[in-house]
Amino acid sequence: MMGGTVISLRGATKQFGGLVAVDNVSFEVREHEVMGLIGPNGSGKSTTLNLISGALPATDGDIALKGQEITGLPARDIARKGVARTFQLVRLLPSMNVIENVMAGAVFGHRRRWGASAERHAKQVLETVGLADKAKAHTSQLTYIDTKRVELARALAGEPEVLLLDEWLAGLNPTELTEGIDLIHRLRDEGRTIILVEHVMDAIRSLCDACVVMSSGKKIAEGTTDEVLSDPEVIRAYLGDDDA
Ligand SMILES: Nc1ncnc2c1ncn2[C@@H]1O[C@H](COP(=O)(O)OP(=O)(O)OP(=O)(O)O)[C@@H](O)[C@H]1O
Repeated sequence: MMGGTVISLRGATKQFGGLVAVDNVSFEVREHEVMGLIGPNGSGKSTTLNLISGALPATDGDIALKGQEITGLPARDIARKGVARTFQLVRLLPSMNVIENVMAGAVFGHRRRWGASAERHAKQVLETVGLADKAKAHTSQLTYIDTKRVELARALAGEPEVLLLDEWLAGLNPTELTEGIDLIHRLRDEGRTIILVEHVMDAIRSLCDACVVMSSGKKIAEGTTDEVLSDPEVIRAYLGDDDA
């Protein structure tokens, strides 16, 4: 069951010099919803996530978390308020082992935890992502999918209201992809609110309640996943991308 609005964008815009990477984009994400943010390469999906997480300041427009304006706040304040993310290129703290990386997420996340409480919680989250046996491993010893699991665990450790996943499934082999989709499915079943930037269509079909489609910075479609993926304009945008 969907709840109230958790994230809303109104006219969100980001310019890089003369390029309008995100052009007057508005949409809402409701509690317990998994929203797919999809579109061809360079259409502005990651930039949109960066505006929501505060990694980049918006040029114009408003972004709100549960009705509270977060536009222009520094990323750490937005994280505190309950927005956690993973990055397209995994970013772990190389001097720390697996559980320390995850504890960092608990300490700096939405629900602050310290010391033994952070460690207990980090262990639980490592169970969730299937890494309990690698808690003490150094991050340089991990396989690629395990580094992705650590990053996801770190985001979850802060008990965010909203989880932003930026191509979390990219670069996985077919077996890992199945594992990865199952893992996000479990998060979905827990009722988490997720915005998923993803190119893997099977994942979008099986995970997303709704999708927003971007092309050249603009929102060109939104609706249920089935509606959106059968929309001729959406299909055209993707085919155009393949031709380019
Ligand atoms: N920091 C930046 N400075 C200048 N231009 C940027 C910056 N970040 C992104 N862009 C440009 O903004 C546009 C949108 O990029 P963005 O990464 O948001 O697209 P995307 O839809 O996430 O693409 P992909 O699926 O390839 O990751 C692109 O033209 C990109 O080159």
